[in-house]
Amino acid sequence: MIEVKNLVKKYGNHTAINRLSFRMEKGKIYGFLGPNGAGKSTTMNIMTGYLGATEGQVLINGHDILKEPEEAKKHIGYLPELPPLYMDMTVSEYLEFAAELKGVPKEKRKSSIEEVMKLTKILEVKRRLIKNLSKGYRQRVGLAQAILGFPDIIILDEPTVGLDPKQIIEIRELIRSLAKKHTVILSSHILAEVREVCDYILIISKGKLVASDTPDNLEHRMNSSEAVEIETKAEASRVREVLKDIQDIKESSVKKQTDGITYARLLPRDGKDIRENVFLAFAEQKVPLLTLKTEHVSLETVFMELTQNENITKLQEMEEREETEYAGDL
Ligand SMILES: Nc1ncnc2c1ncn2[C@@H]1O[C@H](COP(=O)(O)OP(=O)(O)OP(=O)(O)O)[C@@H](O)[C@H]1O
Repeated sequence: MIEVKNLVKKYGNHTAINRLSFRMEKGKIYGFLGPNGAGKSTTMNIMTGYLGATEGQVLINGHDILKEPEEAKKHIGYLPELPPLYMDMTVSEYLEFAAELKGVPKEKRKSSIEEVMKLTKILEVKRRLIKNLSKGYRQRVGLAQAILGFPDIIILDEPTVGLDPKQIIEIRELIRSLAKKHTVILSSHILAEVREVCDYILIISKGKLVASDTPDNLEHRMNSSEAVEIETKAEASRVREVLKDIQDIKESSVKKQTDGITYARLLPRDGKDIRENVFLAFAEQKVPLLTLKTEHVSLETVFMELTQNENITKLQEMEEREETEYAGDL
């Protein structure tokens, strides 16, 4: 189990990590998500003992990474964003060296190295010099090094960067298979990857934890204040008239779609379900409702909502203003 308590990291005057706290349980895949510069690599480097924190504590299976680094590091395999590979070694030599450093017992080294090479599909390049390998193969050698000795906790910083789509699928499958026995933590910019692979997501923005939940719950949380979208066979002014009398609509935007068809997006008050009222109001006024659906909030939207900066917000607002004619509060 990993416990991160009140972690702070300052680079000069710049606070890269700002009072970050979380726990990670055994046997799950955790995704670390955040925009560029959010503090993912810094956090991972502190968790693995590569970097000291300004304040706070990291406990790996109860061992403080700063006070008992040897004991704590025994439980961790780490693939940093830039794997520290020795370019003039062959793949076998490098893994041999890594196994020795990690204290894998001598009699088990050969079989352990064979096993990780098989898992990461690098057996065919084992006699090649690392400097002559493609980026994708180098990444897999880094991954082989991280899982060597099969530590309880495997931490992977952007594990699929530089891989081709086929290799990405293979590495994701490997990550999933590792989670049967190990806790896996991975950072990624790729939402689809995190969505697909991880049981739990931690979203960080500007060094702070802004959300931590399962992918489904994150989407569900946003969906609880679901907007309703409708298409009607009426002019915009007529649609606004009908909407005026419907209770629990906090805000609406109405837009002419094509001749005689109007689209509207309705935001309910206090997360209320307004679909029935909307349907009945339009039926009563004999205004045909062509579609009525709740807008599904994707993980992408959740991510943007939680991490967006002012520029993005402004850009979206501008785009919306161009497209939409607001009816304002009803
Ligand atoms: N050695 C350093 N000296 C000064 N500032 C640093 C240093 N390393 C990181 N930073 C700053 O700390 C913040 C967090 O950086 P970090 O690399 O942890 O983010 P990240 O989420 O991993 O980003 P990316 O996805 O781009 O790798 C950034 O603002 C970055 O510029």
